[in-house]
Amino acid sequence: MTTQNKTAVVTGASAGLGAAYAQRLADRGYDLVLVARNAARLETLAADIRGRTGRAVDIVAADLTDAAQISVVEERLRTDESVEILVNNAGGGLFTPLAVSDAAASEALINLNVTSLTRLTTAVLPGLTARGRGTVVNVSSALALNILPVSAVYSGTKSYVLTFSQALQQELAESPVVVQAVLPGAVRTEFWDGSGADLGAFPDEWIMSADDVVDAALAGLDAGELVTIPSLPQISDWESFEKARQTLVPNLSLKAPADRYRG
Ligand SMILES: NC(=O)C1=CN([C@@H]2O[C@H](COP(=O)(O)OP(=O)(O)OC[C@H]3O[C@@H](n4cnc5c(N)ncnc54)[C@H](OP(=O)(O)O)[C@@H]3O)[C@@H](O)[C@H]2O)C=CC1
Ligand SMILES: N[C@@H](C=O)C(=O)O
Repeated sequence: MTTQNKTAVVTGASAGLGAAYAQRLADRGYDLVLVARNAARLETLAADIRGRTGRAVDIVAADLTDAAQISVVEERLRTDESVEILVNNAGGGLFTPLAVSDAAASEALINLNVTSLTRLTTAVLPGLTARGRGTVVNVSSALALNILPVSAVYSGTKSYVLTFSQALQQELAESPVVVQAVLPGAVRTEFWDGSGADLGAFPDEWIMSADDVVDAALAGLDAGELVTIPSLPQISDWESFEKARQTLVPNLSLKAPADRYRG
């Protein structure tokens, strides 16, 4: 497909952060491809955005943990030359100690939060790099950094999203294609329903609205941030954390064990 239009593909667009991304990206002039399982909700949102902005909005009803269904989205990402932004937002949460958790539920979470994001990024990247422009936004979580006893699997998936994004940023250092990782704290969405954690138990000051998260994330993107933590007052705190990690690097692989391990 050859077109002058620019398209944003948003996964998990039927609710929460994904629906907010869809609205904001349409406001910025993007046509949309909205992906989630619930076709009726996607169509309602699409009709609202078409009516409000006049943008073209397609929906793809797909379970991203299903091999046949994700392949439809991958094909669109590979072949639609108008795609300029992929927002890998679809994700779920599970907050239970691993010892009492269900292995199949953990596997499903990893499939959604990790495998589908990896597959969709892999599908879109060759086209973006060939066209010499574009953006991949990967929605991670503050829980990639704030690691809790009940978040072994969830924090693991979101740490993956962060480090995957940071590695891609290095891979694309010479390319105009941008990869941003977004690390929201608690957001008032349906994410918490059935997650094992009660959003109602959190102080109100901890909870951001989906609109505020997305506005902050897009402002961070506009400012050239590769990692955006919407609630973090000082970006220098993230930069210090990242610098501390990098100071480890020269000593992470040496021939000799450290002195403290030698008798
Ligand atoms: N809410 C929060 O506090 C935080 C959320 N995040 C992250 O933000 C992202 C969005 O979460 P949020 O908006 O809060 O959650 P919501 O539960 O509100 O929305 C999740 C979206 O993902 C879609 N989705 C879920 N499972 C699948 C699937 N198997 N295949 C395709 N789509 C699916 C849902 O649609 P449908 O059911 O129609 O498929 C829905 O559109 C997630 O990655 C989450 O981890 C990060 C930090 C904090
Ligand atoms: N980021 C949120 C969940 O993913 C949280 O901080 O609670």
